[in-house]
This record gives sequence, structure tokens and C-alpha cells, in this order.
Amino acid sequence: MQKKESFLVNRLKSIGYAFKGALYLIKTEASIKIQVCITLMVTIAGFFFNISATEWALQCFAIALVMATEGVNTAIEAVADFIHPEHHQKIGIIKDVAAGAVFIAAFFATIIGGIIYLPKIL
Ligand SMILES: Nc1ncnc2c1ncn2[C@@H]1O[C@H](COP(=O)(O)OP(=O)(O)OP(=O)(O)O)[C@@H](O)[C@H]1O
Repeated sequence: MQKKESFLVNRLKSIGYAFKGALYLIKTEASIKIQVCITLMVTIAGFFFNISATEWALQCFAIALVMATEGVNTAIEAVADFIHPEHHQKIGIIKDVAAGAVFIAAFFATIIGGIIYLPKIL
């Protein structure tokens, strides 16, 4: 009989798997690499312009939203390719909708960036 692992060991393992997934995403996805670069740039900009705590919170939220939707988009693409490797109209729609979610997050993240930085630059 298999020994039942404690709740804590299970949670730690889950964090490990999630970390592995995030690392895989950063290593394999070109768009996430670009997003990591943008994250570094806006973090430097945040310190440079000495943005407020609320602005930091909004910036972190925008970054997290874009990266999280990108991760979900990648997972959906992988599932779609796995279950139906051939070309299919429905797969196309599924992938387009998933990509659309990333676009929406990125669009509003850009607006947040504009609201924070444009008044400081102009
Ligand atoms: N199996 C398929 N059947 C129908 N259309 C597809 C299929 N695979 C891809 N497409 C179309 O091509 C587009 C790009 O798909 P792809 O899987 O190459 O994603 P991508 O945007 O290049 O992914 P990445 O996030 O890795 O850059 C999809 O949004 C969809 O419109």
C-alpha cells in the first residue's frame, strides 16, 4: 500500500510542479521572454521615477495578468495540438480566442503603463 503524504509535502510538491511549469514557459516561449524583458524595463523605470505604492501595485498586477494569460494561452495551445494535431477550424478558433485573451491583458497593461509613466515623461 502507498504511504499517504502529508498535506504540507503535497502542497510543497505542487509548488515545485508549478515552478517547473513557469520555468518551462520562460525557457520555451518567445513572447514570455519579451514580457520578462518588458518587466525588467518597467521595474527599472519604477525605481527611476520613484512611483507610488499604488502605481507599483497596478504595475505588478498588469505584469501578472499578462504573464498568467500567456501561460494559460500556451497551455491551451499545447492541449489543442495534443488532442488534434491536424488542421481544424475549431482548433483555430480555440487558439485565436486564447491569444485574444493575452491581447486584451496586454492592451490594458499598456494603458496602465501609459497612465503611470506618460505624466512623468511629458
Ligand atoms: N491545428 C490548427 N487548426 C486550425 N488553425 C490553426 C491550427 N494551429 C494553428 N492555427 C492558427 O494559427 C494561429 C497560430 O497558431 P500557433 O499554434 O502557431 O500559435 P502562435 O500564436 O504561433 O503561438 P505562440 O504563442 O507560441 O507564438 C492560431 O491562432 C490559429 O488561428
